[in-house]
Amino acid sequence: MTEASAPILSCEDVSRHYGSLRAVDDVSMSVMPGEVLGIGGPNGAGKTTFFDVVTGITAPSGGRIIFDGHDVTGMGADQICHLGIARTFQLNAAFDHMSVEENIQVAAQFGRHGRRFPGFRLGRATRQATEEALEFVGLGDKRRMLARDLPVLDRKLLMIAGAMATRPRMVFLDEPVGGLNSDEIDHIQDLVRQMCGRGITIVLIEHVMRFLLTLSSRVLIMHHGQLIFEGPPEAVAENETVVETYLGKGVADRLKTHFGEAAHG
Ligand SMILES: Nc1ncnc2c1ncn2[C@@H]1O[C@H](COP(=O)(O)OP(=O)(O)OP(=O)(O)O)[C@@H](O)[C@H]1O
Repeated sequence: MTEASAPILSCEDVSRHYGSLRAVDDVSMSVMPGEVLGIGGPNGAGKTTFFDVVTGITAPSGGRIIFDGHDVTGMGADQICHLGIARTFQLNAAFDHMSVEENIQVAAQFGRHGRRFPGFRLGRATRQATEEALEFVGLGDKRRMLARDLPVLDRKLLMIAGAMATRPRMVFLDEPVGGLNSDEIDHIQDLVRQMCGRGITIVLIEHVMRFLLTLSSRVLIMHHGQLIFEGPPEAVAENETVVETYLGKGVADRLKTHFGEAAHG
């Protein structure tokens, strides 16, 4: 019998309070290497705050976060990135006045194993990581465009390229397909699959349920800072609490039909 591998990420009783608001309220969860873990839940449920705490954007009010054997609780985003966690943001996060290529170079230069202080020259490793990330997302032809001039899909791709340029072991994607049309959603879905194929563990937040449930091997639903559901994607629409607090009956019925059709070929 083979031994089950250890989680790549474990969160124990993690919380983040803003005054009396428990934005994240004692969340315990773990992620296994190679998983795609999807997180859903109503607006204001605490999903992004949870990402912020794990990726070092904001410090937790309590709890412990272990990544790959390192206690990363309260570490800064730069240190956490150096250990191998990268992320994208719900709203576009880029240096708007810099080109696509320069944005990715920054990620490659300061990301995993990257330097902490600016240098005068970009090393070979930085240039190579930049080229690979540009090619991965298909933004090579737009490398000289300023980030601020990119349309919405390309801005999402730029954030993914930046994350990939840090050579991550784990990537957190915050609403990677929000605002995209159906073909664009398929494109991002394909990229996430390719990231998995490269051995990267994924945690993603998304309101677009088709995307979330198709990609995820396991789903968590948050509400009022707490986990109200954990299970396989096909069980989400069957859960009464999730249907009542988040999906509504119409969406749940459509999802059940979708999974029913998928199961029957
Ligand atoms: N910096 C902050 N200061 C005060 N309150 C905050 C701050 N950041 C988030 N909150 C509050 O914490 C709660 C959780 O917000 P969060 O953005 O994590 O929710 P979410 O589940 O990601 O929502 P959405 O799906 O709309 O993105 C909300 O009530 C929000 O107003």
